[in-house]
Amino acid sequence: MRNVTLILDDGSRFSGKSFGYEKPVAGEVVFNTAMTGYPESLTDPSYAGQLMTLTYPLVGNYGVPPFTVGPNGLAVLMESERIHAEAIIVSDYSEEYSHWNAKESLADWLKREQVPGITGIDTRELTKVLREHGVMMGKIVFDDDPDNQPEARYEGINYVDKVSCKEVIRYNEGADKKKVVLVDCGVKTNIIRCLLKRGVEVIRVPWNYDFTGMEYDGLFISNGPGDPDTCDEAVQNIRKAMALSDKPIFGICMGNQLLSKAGGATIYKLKYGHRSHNQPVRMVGTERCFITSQNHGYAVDNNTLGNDWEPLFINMNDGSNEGIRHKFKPWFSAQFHPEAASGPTDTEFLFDEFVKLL
Ligand SMILES: NC(=O)CC[C@H](N)C(=O)O
Repeated sequence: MRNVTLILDDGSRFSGKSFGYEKPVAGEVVFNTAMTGYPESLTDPSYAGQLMTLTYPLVGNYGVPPFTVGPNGLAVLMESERIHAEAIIVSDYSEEYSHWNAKESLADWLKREQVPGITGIDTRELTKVLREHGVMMGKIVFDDDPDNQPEARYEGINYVDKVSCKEVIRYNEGADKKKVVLVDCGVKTNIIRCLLKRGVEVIRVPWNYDFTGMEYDGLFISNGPGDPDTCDEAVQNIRKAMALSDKPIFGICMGNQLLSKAGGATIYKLKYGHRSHNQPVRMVGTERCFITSQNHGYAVDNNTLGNDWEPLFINMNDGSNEGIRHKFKPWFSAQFHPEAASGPTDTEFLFDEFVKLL
């Protein structure tokens, strides 16, 4: 195993060994405290441009499931067609794996997809550094080679454009079906599965596609990577749709941020984001708390929501916004992931609420 060094922007260095593809990379270093779900997280397009640190120490022990495609041409077990994270950083990579549904090892998968993996890093110490300082850019360097050190930028890059579909794709077409336009900012497959399971037709459109002239019953805005301030074209289309009709709107994660922006709110960057399977959120106006799966680095500023909007969920750890709703119209969104995959499914009822409104 080759020696690798993770060098953070503040100069901190962490030494480990390579177990994935051998290629120097750079990106925003983020941490996820979930205990399981590396196949889903790695294929979540929202991780584009990021080096994913896992705090749970043992990784790889259940291998990787096969990549199979279902009846709608959608990945059955993964969240997209490929790995989107730039690299994975773990404490103790397990060479042996065992699971009834495992097809290959995490190392083989990473090598095939040309994504670096490093092991032997004290990921809890690394996480403490990130929590103190805030997320930082970092690079993974092989054999400490000073001539082969990539530079990276994350802020201001439109990653959504890199991962969104390039043309309109229709799923479950039918004249008698309710039609949902899905603005694809880097949609996780389980969001599409959750919609299809409820019998609707899904019309997946590129992130900046002007869908407002299409025939549809409801609008869905997906999750996606990077800075929501780079997605102004999507915000303009959502605004146009809101001005044209009162059709239901539901957004998830980036979708919450873009809907909020369309409603006039502003977004800020969290110090180190929320990435885990146990983020508690309270539904505003109730004492109901839900445990949610999350992956985001930006948040909606509650104080900038216009008069017609109100927070729908609030994070119980730090008080940040976890969703919004319009006071009079059927428009709402969640900053967390009701589709889970992976993570708790407590809030999947939000899909039922949306489909009921159509
Ligand atoms: N999962 C997402 O949609 C993330 C949204 C946005 N890229 C953020 O980091 O906050």
